[in-house]
Amino acid sequence: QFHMIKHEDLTWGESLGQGSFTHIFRGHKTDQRDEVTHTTEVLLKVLDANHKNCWESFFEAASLMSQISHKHLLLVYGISVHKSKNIMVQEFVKHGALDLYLKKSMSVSVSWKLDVAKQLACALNFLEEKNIAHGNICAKNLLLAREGDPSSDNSPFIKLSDPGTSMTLLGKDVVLDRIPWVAPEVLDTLEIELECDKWSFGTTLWEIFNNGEAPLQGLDLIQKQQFYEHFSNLPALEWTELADLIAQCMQYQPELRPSCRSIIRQVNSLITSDYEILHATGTLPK
Ligand SMILES: N#Cc1ccc(Nc2nc(N)cc(-n3cnc(CCO)c3)n2)cc1
Repeated sequence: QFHMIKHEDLTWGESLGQGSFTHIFRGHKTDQRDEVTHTTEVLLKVLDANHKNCWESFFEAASLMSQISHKHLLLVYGISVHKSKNIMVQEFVKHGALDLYLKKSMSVSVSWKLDVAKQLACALNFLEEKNIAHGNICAKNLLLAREGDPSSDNSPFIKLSDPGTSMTLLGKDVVLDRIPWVAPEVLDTLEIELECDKWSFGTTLWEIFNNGEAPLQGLDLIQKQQFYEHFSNLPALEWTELADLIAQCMQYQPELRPSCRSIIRQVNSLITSDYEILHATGTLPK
């Protein structure tokens, strides 16, 4: 179910950092189509050689993304296996991971953030309709394809990245470190269900409206585990309706979390609410 890409068709560029057990590089892929050579800029995601045993899960995560296509899901061109290197070849998304972008540019507007939230909710709704749980929703896994700028009033455009290697293989400490993105029930079951993505949506909303600041970042793994043991909640944002939506998503009982349809409806009403106008203009309509 995967397009296999020959290693010699890949050229490697600079390292762009790392994820869980992976390294990412800028690069290019060439392919011959009826005598014409096409060169495409790509993102090369390499599974660490010392985690070779995760290669099935690494590719499983990618194949999940390549079986379905949606405008807000990252495009995976294929995989390349060369000697001990397992490589996933992804479309190169122009502005990279959203968490870094938000930390860098503190000037994005409330409507910009709500637009991103709505796009993520649509991607989740699409996955829910296919009964596919992503399992790693977070700002780091939202890629910014288009910045959108206030002047020309064109809006941002995001793509949801692959979930990466399944947490169940990554070990307990990785799962604990993903608190508060990982739903509490996952710590017991290590199973990812659709409801888990709703919890993570709430955490990601919190991140977006805190300019990419990671929640609970100062806590160690024990303190993170206690955060769930004490049924704690993230600090509420001052915008009450937004804080309510986050709280609905981050309910400890999975069955009480809202459906994606409800999430989309609530994000839409935030978009049309006065707060949005007040925040954008500093005054309420007469
Ligand atoms: N400066 C800069 C810059 C860096 C990266 C990109 N592009 C891109 N394209 C992708 N397909 C995936 C990622 N990516 C980034 N971080 C992760 C790991 C967490 O998911 C994945 N970045 C564009 C500009």
